[in-house]
Amino acid sequence: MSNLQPAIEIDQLSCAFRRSEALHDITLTIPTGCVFGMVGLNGAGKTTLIRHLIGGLRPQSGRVRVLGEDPTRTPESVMQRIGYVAEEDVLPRWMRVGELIEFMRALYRNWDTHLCNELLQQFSLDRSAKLADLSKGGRARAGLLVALAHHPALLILDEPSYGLDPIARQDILEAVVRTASDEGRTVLFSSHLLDEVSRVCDTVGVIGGGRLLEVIPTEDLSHRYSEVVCELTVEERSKVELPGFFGWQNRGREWSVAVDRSVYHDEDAVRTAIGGRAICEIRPLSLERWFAARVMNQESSLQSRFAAEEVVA
Ligand SMILES: Nc1ncnc2c1ncn2[C@@H]1O[C@H](COP(=O)(O)OP(=O)(O)OP(=O)(O)O)[C@@H](O)[C@H]1O
Repeated sequence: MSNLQPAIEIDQLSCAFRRSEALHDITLTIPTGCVFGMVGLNGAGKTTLIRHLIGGLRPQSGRVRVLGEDPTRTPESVMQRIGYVAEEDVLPRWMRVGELIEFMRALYRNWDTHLCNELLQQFSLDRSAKLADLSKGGRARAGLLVALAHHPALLILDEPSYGLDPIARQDILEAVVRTASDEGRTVLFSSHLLDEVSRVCDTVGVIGGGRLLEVIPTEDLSHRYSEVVCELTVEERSKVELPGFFGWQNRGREWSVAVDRSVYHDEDAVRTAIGGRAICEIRPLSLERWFAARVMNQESSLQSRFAAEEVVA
């Protein structure tokens, strides 16, 4: 597997819309066969990143390779090998499901009629139904069907579950798992829904303010970080601004913080760092808490930077 060319290679990609920076110096490699979850708050830059992967945006600086090719130079060849489900409901509503299928079948060389029929059944879609008359979940399933039926080497799903009921979401997750179980296929899945990401993704990346804050295999999360709960006064808390502690949250005097275990190996090291105060609990860091801690850390470092820039100005 390691000898295979990566599915996605992004090198120092930055992008600004007018003067507002949407992506800042993103470097990311997604190996072939990986199910990669990209998480971030609204406006973090997820869709902008995906638009670079499908050739919708040309890098202003940096470099993007998808399945070994530059998606803006050879868009036809790249798109033949990608299945893409957009964040918005973009299917032409005047078409019937059968017409959409015929249209897509003509576009994709690897279209698999047998798989298409299987998915029609699995998603309870009727060829004669007009897309305009389907529910949001029905249209999402139709979009997923045409993204899957040509056996894409890379499946890209931009917030596919947004606004869908749990059953439609389950269909999407099953499609992700099914695609990933085919040897050599890769999935990039962007979502707000961390429970879904943790269920299907083997690696997760968090993006905040256009920056890639961290990428970690999901199974490493609980070895790499702990959540420490302790009682501190505000003054005591302000003294614990140490590398390896991030994402402080409090309820009264009880504080919770994410701690990097590669910096603080054991409970004694943590206790010393918090000034010898008693620790109420140490538990594995959940994906939700890691995400919140990373994003909070990013926001507080941005605030300090802006404050420093204001002082200089
Ligand atoms: N075409 C555009 N013109 C101007 N600004 C844009 C454009 N597209 C995106 N942006 C800005 O770039 C930033 C990143 O947006 P993006 O849509 O990539 O975020 P996102 O993480 O996908 O958010 P969401 O989860 O809400 O979809 C935002 O500040 C957004 O307003």
